[in-house]
Amino acid sequence: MRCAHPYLKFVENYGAEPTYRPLLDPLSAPSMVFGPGLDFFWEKRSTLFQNAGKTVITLEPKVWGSPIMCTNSLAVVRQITGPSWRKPDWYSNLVLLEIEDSHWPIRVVESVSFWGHNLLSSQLDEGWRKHRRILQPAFNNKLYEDVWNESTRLCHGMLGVEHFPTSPGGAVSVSNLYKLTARFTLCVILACGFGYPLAWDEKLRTPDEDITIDEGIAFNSENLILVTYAPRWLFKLPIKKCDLGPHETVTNFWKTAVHRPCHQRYANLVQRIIGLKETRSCGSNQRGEEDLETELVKRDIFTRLALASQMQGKYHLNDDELNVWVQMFAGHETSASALASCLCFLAMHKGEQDIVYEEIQTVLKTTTDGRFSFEHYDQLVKTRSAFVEALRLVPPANLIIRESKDDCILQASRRGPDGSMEQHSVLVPKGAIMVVDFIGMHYDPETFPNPTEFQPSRWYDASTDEAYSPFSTGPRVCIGRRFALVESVAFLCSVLKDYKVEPFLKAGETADAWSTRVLQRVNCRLTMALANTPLTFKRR
Ligand code: HEM
Repeated sequence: MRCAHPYLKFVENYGAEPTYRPLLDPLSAPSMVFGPGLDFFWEKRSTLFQNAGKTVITLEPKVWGSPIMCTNSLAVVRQITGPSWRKPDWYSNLVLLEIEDSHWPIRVVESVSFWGHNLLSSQLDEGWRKHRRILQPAFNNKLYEDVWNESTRLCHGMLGVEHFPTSPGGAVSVSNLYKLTARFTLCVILACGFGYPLAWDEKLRTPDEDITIDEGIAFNSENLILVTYAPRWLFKLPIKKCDLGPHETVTNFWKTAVHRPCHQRYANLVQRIIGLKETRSCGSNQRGEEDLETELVKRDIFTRLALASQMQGKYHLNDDELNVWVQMFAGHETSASALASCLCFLAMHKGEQDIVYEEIQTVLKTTTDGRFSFEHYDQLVKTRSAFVEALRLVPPANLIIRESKDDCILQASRRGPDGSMEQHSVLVPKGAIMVVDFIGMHYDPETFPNPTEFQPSRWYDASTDEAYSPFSTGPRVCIGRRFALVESVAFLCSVLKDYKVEPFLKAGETADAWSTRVLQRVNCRLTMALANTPLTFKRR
């Protein structure tokens, strides 16, 4: 029975020892509900790989769950993001939001796809190329310029609506900065990705809907893994984490709280944009591939999706593939988390904040009207480096998961008898699950000396985007990485040019105790964020 699992068969065949034996498989439902769940990788960030002295390790749970392999090596990531590996179906299902009667232990049997197929969920050799081909051209300099302009407009709105002081010495304290950064990044993607600009305090909902898009997305992030994986009866037990409110069944909850307002809203938007396009352009609603090649090359993400749904041929998207949720989700929560943690790190490290401020002032002096524009983005190296360093320390996409399609051999490293790292081959059986632990990767002292230190200067000379491992690598590297960098640098400039950021202390708390509190707890769901981001903004 035990030998049915490919990894255990592998252990039997090759005599491999498990590197680590946790009680529960961190990816299993019991671990998600009762802990540590995905926090496991955060809690073990400085020890898991260091103690093992290897870049590929195996976890064999003692009590519950399946054995898994984990890596903290970018070189291994390059090997497993190619065609010989796939996203496991259950992992893709999370991104598809497929739920029906999930059962214990955790596999979706019959399912309904709420979100539809999309770039994130598709397999490299099944539909991915089409999705990427449709979306990639939308990520161009015109989009990034829009992102910059929209970001500065929104920051201006935020500073006014949230009562940031206008007189020197005035201060405002924010108990959870993440709420503001999440609103910011959501509004940027809505405007630049979907052509739907909102004012900072404008709510997106239709008259018959009792939940806003912000609330729908927040619910989605907080509960997605639990709701997808856990059996329904669990939600009837008096467990705080499983208390989703007075909804009869979890599926009903999704239908009423998330599916209807948000998905329906986007469905309406699709219709609207298709309608607009029909009246604006040549009048035919049958599009060809050449439209995607030429006419709309510079249009936004959403228009390209809508266009692809109208046309025939290999780039056609059917209704099930006209997915917009995932763009919203992938496009805002990650950057929001990194921005909030970046400002926390700058509050902890006043010297680094001064360096960023000086750079902002220096670049500002080169402008003719005292205002930043997208053309200044490339000069703001130190500001961007502070953001990337925060991404390293608290990577919002904290893990990705792959399954081997065949038996294969990976090239990895391990500590040799003289203490230095040496190459070795790792045999991987067909069907093995490999978790890429980005947290473990970013706390590896071989790659990042003094890994727990916030040192933006590590990135000053990074000449290519490839250096930014938080966005993954290989063909499935994050399509939105420049989008995220541009909006974040624009946010940091807009805020830090006029405000100092400081710890928002509890009564009697020291700055050191504040730092410990902030770094102690993360929220690990589909993405990871610091759980506490209390900050004070002081007008310069
Ligand atoms: C700091 C912000 C961000 C981080 C850390 C991040 C990280 C990542 C990572 C690690 C992946 C690879 C996932 C996998 O292979 O399973 C990914 C993929 C993706 N990201 Fe991002 N991302 C960020 C921002 C964005 C933004 C702003 C957008 C959209 C505007 C976006 C859209 C996507 C999409 C659609 C994919 C799937 C790409 C593919 O499979 O071809 N991301 N992201």
